[in-house]
Amino acid sequence: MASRPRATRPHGHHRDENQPQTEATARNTGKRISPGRVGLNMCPVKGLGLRAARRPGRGLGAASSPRGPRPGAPIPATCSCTRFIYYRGQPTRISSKRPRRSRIQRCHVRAPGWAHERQMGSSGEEGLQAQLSQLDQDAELTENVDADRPPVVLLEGLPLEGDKQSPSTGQGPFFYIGGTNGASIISSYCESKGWQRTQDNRREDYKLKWCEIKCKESYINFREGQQLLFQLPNNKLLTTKIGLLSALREHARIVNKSIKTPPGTQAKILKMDEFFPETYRLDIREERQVFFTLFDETQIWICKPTASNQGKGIFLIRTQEEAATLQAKTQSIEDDPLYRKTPFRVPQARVVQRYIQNPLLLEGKKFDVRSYLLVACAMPYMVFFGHGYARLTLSLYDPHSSDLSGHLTNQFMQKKSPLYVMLKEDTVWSMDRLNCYINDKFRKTKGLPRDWVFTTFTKRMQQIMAHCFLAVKSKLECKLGYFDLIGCDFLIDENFKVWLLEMNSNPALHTNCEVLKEVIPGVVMETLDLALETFQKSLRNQKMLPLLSQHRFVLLHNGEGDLWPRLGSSRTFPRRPQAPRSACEGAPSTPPAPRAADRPGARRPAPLRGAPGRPLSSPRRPRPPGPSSSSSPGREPAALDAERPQTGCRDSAPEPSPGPPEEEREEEQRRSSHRGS
Ligand SMILES: Nc1ncnc2c1ncn2[C@@H]1O[C@H](COP(=O)(O)OP(=O)(O)OP(=O)(O)O)[C@@H](O)[C@H]1O
Ligand SMILES: [Mg+2]
Ligand SMILES: [Mg+2]
Repeated sequence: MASRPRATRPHGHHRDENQPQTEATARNTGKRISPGRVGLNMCPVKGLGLRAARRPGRGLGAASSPRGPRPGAPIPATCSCTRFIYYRGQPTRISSKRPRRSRIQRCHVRAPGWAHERQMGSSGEEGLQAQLSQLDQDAELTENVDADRPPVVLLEGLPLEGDKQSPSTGQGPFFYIGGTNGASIISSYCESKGWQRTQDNRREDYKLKWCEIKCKESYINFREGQQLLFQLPNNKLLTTKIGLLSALREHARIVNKSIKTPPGTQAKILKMDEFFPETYRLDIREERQVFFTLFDETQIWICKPTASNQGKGIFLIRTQEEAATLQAKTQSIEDDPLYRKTPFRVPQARVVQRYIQNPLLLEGKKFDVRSYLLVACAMPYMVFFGHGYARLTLSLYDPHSSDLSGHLTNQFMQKKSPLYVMLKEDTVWSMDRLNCYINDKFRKTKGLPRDWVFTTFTKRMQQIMAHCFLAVKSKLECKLGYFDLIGCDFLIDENFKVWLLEMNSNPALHTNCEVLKEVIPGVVMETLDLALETFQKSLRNQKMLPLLSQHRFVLLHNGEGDLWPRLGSSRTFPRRPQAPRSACEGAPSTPPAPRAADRPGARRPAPLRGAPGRPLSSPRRPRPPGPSSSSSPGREPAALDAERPQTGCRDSAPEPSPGPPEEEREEEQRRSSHRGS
């Protein structure tokens, strides 16, 4: 439920957008820093395995036997917290090649039957990458499903845990792809594992289903612990404009209520108005009145439908006249008896958002940055950040222009231009190119740290994503086998302040530009790798870390510590019994200072140390409920997430759902279904 608008604004935004971003910056080492070198990472806290009691009831097969890690295997941290780590070391660029594996892989517990453990990072995969880059870009391939092909007897082809090959055909495992977004990459990935594509959406014995559009049946028939299903069923909490706005407001409300910052100290919690442009819902009468009252012609606003994408339905509001027209239209929709009788026909709810008029420009053009929030596993949550790319407009930015294509950086908007075919390579920049450009043009004049993109900016995006995830964490429907890749759009203003514009379900996975060919296949394959590896580990009650398949993604949240025995329902995230918060959970923590010793790159295995008095090889045991469960002596307050105070709310009394209101009906979801934005 959205907080009621006050006489002022629903959330106190800084009007002054000219504040330079005052993020902590990495030390200027003179070295190039790469994607993933700055990370929110897991805290090195005593492992607290809890999964034994919360396994799904079906398909557990081998998982039901109590298995501990191999003696001598490292015990990773398992508290559900995050922290900022500054990495230094060799760059790990986004490229089509996987970095070489580190030695840690060799001592990792292997689970037989899991293709990715052998194949990830292998030359086979590099071959696949090369093959993918040959694939036609936007046009997704029709699948090479060869029904008569004998089952491939490879390690890669072995069924997932608890799965049997189809008794009727002796084939499988099967995967289903709904829609075309990224289909060729997903399909190649699965086929490289010996899986077979099915075109039958109703088939229930699939192993992996990746659909653009969420369909109820998929979730009703989903076999938890046996299947992988792309998209969290209620990801709209993050991926609609109203959903995200409501979630952030609600989170802010709860945090404000529960966190008492001692006078004189600075709260470490992100404030919504520091990263999210001031926004109002037009579907709530009081709220739109606030907006229309405060509107004046000194500021531009952008009006967006809640659940659309690709810039559809977006327009700018600059004049009193335009505001009045919008006001009248919104009111008439509400008053229209036709809509009262047929509410499903009501046009999509909208928001108005303060338009960032002073964006940072690249060669005079506006741009935004697409990054990824990966929920590789929902039980426990394993959430990652991934770099994407920058999207530029074709034309030079002119704040006064009425041509939307200079204001909206979406590829979809740019594609409308006849110049697009010729200039499309200019509309997508790699993060490396962005970093070089900013180093060259702004480092000195703006006093930025070297590699601002891979240090301050990356850290800020991670912080914001972690914040958003925590805002909805307790409300997301999670089952073992759900996974999701969410596209997050960030805008940088000329003061290097970072704004989150929105989050997208089903992000575009097209590869119609060279940079996209470099970035997208890697993102999709690592998404699948991580989903498979975390799924398997969860099923087998193994520690999550180290993750063999983690290369470019950076761990934002490790939910192993969140899990408390799944007694009964598997529909929602299990909540721990209400218990006094431990000292380490009770207060916001300071992000730790940069640690030079931290390894570079996304892959960062947990420290090889056990909790005091606990051998490294000891199997993980469920913790007993009660206060002590969250205050084990081995925990390190310093390792807590800066966003952690939310945990105080997680277990608290019922919270109003931040989800979109009833206005956001399934109908809207369907209307807004898309090929990825
Ligand atoms: N508050 C804002 N200030 C300045 N520019 C904005 C703002 N909000 C959106 N934009 C511009 O408009 C574009 C489209 O907005 P947004 O991403 O919110 O809509 P969308 O229809 O969901 O697009 P998509 O899902 O394809 O990214 C953004 O990529 C950005 O260039
Ligand atoms: Mg969008
Ligand atoms: Mg967008």
